[in-house]
Amino acid sequence: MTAGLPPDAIGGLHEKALAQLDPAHRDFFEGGAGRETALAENVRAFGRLALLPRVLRGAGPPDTTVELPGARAATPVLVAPTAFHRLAHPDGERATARAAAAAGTVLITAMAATTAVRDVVAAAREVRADASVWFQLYLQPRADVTDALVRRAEEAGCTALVVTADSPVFGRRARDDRNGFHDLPPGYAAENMRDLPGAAPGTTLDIAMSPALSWDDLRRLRERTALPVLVKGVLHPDDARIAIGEGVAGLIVSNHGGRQLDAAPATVEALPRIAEAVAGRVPVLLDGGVRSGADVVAALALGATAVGVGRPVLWGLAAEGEAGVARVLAELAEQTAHVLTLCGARDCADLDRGQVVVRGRWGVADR
Ligand SMILES: Cc1cc2nc3c(=O)[nH]c(=O)nc-3n(C[C@H](O)[C@H](O)[C@H](O)COP(=O)(O)O)c2cc1C
Ligand SMILES: O=C(O)C(=O)c1ccccc1
Repeated sequence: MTAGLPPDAIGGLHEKALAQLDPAHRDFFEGGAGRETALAENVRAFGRLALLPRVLRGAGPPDTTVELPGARAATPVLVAPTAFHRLAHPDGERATARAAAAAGTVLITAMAATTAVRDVVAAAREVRADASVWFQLYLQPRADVTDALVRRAEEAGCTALVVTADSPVFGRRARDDRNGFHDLPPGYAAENMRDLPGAAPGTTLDIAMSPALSWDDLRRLRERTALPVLVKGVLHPDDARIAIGEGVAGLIVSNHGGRQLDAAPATVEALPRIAEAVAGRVPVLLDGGVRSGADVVAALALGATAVGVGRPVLWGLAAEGEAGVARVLAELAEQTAHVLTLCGARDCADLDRGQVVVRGRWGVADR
């Protein structure tokens, strides 16, 4: 932090969260895979970008709403799926859901949530009757388990499914290994995993990851649900093309917040090529390293329809519960509207790739 300047709202909540969290839980939330290169690069890559504003466009105040599969959001900043919210705050996912609903944005609730999806959706709908919650899913090697989870998400009222595809195995996370943190402590459970086929009544099944999963499994899922299906964790343009051929409703460019393949690139660096391959056929979302309105606008200009934030939401939750998440989301939404205005944009789509330049590399030498 720069000496003499007060911390910004998100930075202040980050510091407060770090001071309050149990050290092993803090490391679980903060950490990444391997040498944490992808984790750091997600943030650094945004820092290397600058925005070229357009002037005198008569744009007026920007309309920040975005249309998404199964949702309309008041801001292009969504809540990315993260596990175990009750380790951050006793109110857990209910608090996150209420804050996301109040902000008019989409919560992608995790399969590894510590609150059952029906309770998460109910909490969001208490605040806003038309709140949108999407369900993040790891396709399970047992198809009957996947089917039961999908039925739960549908019955709860989720309006889309997000299949996380970047986890054929769990990433290697040195901090968790050092802390021996590999399971939820007693008293907490992955509530969505309770009473599934193959589990004894009342017990929870472990979330399985499998390198044997293929596009065939995704096709099978699509045949069994009417919900739109987005694929999360796409970084290769060829996978974006295949996904579209499979009929997905959207893509999320993500490296899992640097928690899976540490050699993965920063997500904002992967975005332009994905956007080019997709060519507007489905919405492209991005998560990883988004920490400011300028980051959001850079991603929108490079072809994203919206972005997700993971850790900043956990900082707000750990520091101040529902009010903290609300502060993080309000701050990012306000900053985004402000930067859009400064850039002369009418709305989130009124930006183009030429408005993003790489610091130190743009200018005379490029001509
Ligand atoms: C503590 C933590 C838990 C996460 N759990 C999940 C998960 O269960 N499913 C999933 O698809 N992604 C998970 N993610 C990845 C996020 O959805 C998202 O890709 C990432 O956090 C975005 O990066 P950011 O934290 O820099 O915003 C998790 C991330 C964190 C930090
Ligand atoms: O930690 C994660 O990134 C994650 O995706 C996860 C998945 C299953 C259980 C716990 C965490």
